[in-house]
Amino acid sequence: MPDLVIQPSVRPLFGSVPVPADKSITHRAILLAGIASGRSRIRGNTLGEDNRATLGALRALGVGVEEPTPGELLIEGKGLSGLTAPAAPIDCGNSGTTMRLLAGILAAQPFTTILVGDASLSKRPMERVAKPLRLRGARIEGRLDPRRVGEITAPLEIGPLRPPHALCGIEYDQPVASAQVKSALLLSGLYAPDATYVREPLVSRDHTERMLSALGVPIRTAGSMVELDPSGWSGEIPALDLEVPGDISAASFLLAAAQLVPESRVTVRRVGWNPTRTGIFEALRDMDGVFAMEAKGEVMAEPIGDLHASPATLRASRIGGEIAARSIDEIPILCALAARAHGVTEIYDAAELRVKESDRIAVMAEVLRAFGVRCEERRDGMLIEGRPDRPLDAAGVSSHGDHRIAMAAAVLALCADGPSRVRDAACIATSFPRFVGTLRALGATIEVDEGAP
Ligand SMILES: O=C(O)C1=C[C@@H](OP(=O)(O)O)[C@@H](O)[C@H](O)C1
Ligand SMILES: C=C(OP(=O)(O)O)C(=O)O
Repeated sequence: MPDLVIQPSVRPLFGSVPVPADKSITHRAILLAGIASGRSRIRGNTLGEDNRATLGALRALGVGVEEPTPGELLIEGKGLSGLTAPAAPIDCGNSGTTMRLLAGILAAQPFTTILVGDASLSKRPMERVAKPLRLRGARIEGRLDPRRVGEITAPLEIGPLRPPHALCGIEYDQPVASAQVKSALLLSGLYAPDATYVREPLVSRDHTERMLSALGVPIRTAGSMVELDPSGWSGEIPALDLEVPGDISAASFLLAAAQLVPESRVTVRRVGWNPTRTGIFEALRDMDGVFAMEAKGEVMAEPIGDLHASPATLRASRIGGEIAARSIDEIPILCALAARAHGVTEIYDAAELRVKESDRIAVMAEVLRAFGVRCEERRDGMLIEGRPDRPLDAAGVSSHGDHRIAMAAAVLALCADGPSRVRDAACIATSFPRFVGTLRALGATIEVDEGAP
């Protein structure tokens, strides 16, 4: 597992760079292309390993996938009912989105599929998706979680749904805001003759709704309520032709680095800024962050544009509620920004972070302390005492195999008083394979130490 060795920044970060294709949109585009009718074309910058796990799953289900040029996927859709039984368990790697969204499609298949994942994914809660799918008639079983009563984890065994049975309609109130659960229900709803209604406590990312609607599936949203009513629908998803916007979650690390390194000027090109993902912008604005948005139109109902960022004198903020829900994957990098802001930042309503690729509250607290930042863990968040007036302490930290922690730590390291080390950094390829190259192109000095055991 390589380490990153990061030098404190001695010169501004400067330049205009792309980021990988939005991971959430790409998962959905790949899955829908697999059950569409005809050949889909999906273009987007550098696929991370999570998206590759979804591609691998489709191949295992009999879908033809080609990658004629880097950044271009051709997917031969099999239609809603054309998937075939996989020969072996499907490995979802580190990707929660792959496992949970796929569960929605597999719940309706006439064959059994087993979904497995890596050590981290095998600990993540799956009852949240299994329960509503069972309520609509699916067969889905997992391993009882010894740490949590009533919880299951992967491996998941899903199906078969034996004809003439079909999934039934459902009206479901999600206990937690989760786009993965909502999307699994909507995807399974494509196979149910009756309507699917889902309500969430707060609106989570709505890429599935936007994409389904753009593909002619009858779907309506009102606040945090979504309805998919297939009566009158052709039952066919047309092939997609889509250029996936850049990933706002990946862009956030660059946006943050530009806030922290004096005299920087960074542009991130063609970033998707769907309003259900822009909590990072609002949080950063509230911290007096400096950035501008240059709109460039829409792709498949997703707004995009260029982001221009420069250094800021940051002040502490309170990040919770709806903003936390709309920036859930950005909380680690917001913690890093809070470490350089004047005052005490409070993160709350973010208990979900405890069940991501790592316990992101505990692990981020460990990372902040290693850099000499005082913080206090809360059940659903953290208090962080900013230390903006002198460099952070150079540190050696572990990513705990979590890509977002590794990248947040690398950004903190730019503000340290000597070289810092981020151990176990291979995980960055989960979402941002060219992270190191991108930061180097902007002027940062980072080495990859492959020699680490
Ligand atoms: O639907 C998606 O693409 C995602 C939803 C979020 O997870 P939850 O649904 O668990 O909130 C997010 O953290 C994850 O990175 C991607
Ligand atoms: C939580 C994440 O992804 P997933 O749930 O798909 O593993 C993430 O990318 O931060």
